[in-house]
Amino acid sequence: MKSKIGFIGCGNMAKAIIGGIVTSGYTNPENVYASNRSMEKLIDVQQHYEIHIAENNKSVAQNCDIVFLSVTPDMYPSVIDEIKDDLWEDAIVILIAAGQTLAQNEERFQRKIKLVKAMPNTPVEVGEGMTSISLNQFVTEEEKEEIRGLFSSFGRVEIIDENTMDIASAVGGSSPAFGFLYIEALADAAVLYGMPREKAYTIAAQSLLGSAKMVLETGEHPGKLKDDVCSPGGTTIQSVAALENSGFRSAVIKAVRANMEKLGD
Ligand SMILES: NC(=O)C1=CN([C@@H]2O[C@H](COP(=O)(O)OP(=O)(O)OC[C@H]3O[C@@H](n4cnc5c(N)ncnc54)[C@H](OP(=O)(O)O)[C@@H]3O)[C@@H](O)[C@H]2O)C=CC1
Ligand SMILES: O=C(O)[C@@H]1CCC=N1
Repeated sequence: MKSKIGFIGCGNMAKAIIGGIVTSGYTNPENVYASNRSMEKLIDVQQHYEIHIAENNKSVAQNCDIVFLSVTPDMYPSVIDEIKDDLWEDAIVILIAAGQTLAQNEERFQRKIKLVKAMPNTPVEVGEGMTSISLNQFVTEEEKEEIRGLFSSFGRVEIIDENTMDIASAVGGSSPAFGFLYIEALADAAVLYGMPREKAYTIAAQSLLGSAKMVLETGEHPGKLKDDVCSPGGTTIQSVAALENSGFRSAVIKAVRANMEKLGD
């Protein structure tokens, strides 16, 4: 059983995962180490979750048997070069950067390294995350279950074919931003009609949360669930017609296409 969990790069996504594993009780904060280019974010995370601030990136590699590379994709080559000789023989490295592949990074380590490609999202911080994972051939069955357990402690996990990882990044990793935009837009409309903004956020967010839960728990087609809200001659179908007229569905597909194009750069 691997026990020390490290984060190299402690920005938004690392903070969310640290929040997820500590709040869920998956691990004690004393088993979590993080390093970052600047100190400010480390101090903030330590104040929130009482984890260890590591002296530098090498120190995370030396102390941990699960190491998250939570820097931006462009930093992967230099960070891997910096830590590759410090990692434990049996360490598992988790690549969370969008667009980074297992094969590309196996090459950078220049040895048989256990790698997991993971695409989480920020809702892991509140126990409602979605993480898609693929593992390389050096990760054992037992370790695979351990990694699944780690990500399950703060949300749902899907093991997917690595060749669908980019679309999982768009639809799972980026999509919370689309959801927040939608909630903000609904709240703007509510404010336009005189509702206090805070009340509008609650009503809009809980309605979206409930809708998502219905899709996951009833197994019904989303189109059927939408139809059930549209009373004949009622108000909802007027809104649905207006959304379709504004190209809502097509706007979402375009957003995902833009994401995929960026990943293909
Ligand atoms: N945000 C999200 O929702 C998701 C992000 N990801 C992935 O997570 C990764 C991080 O993204 P995100 O958290 O949004 O980005 P952030 O910019 O918030 O975090 C990246 C962190 O890495 C630090 N950093 C940069 N270079 C180094 C280095 N050489 N050594 C140590 N630390 C360094 C930065 O420090 P400083 O700012 O102090 O310079 C920063 O705090 C990306 O690869 C992204 O693709 C994946 C899924 C979802
Ligand atoms: O914006 C990004 O590049 C990352 C990947 C998925 C979510 N955030």
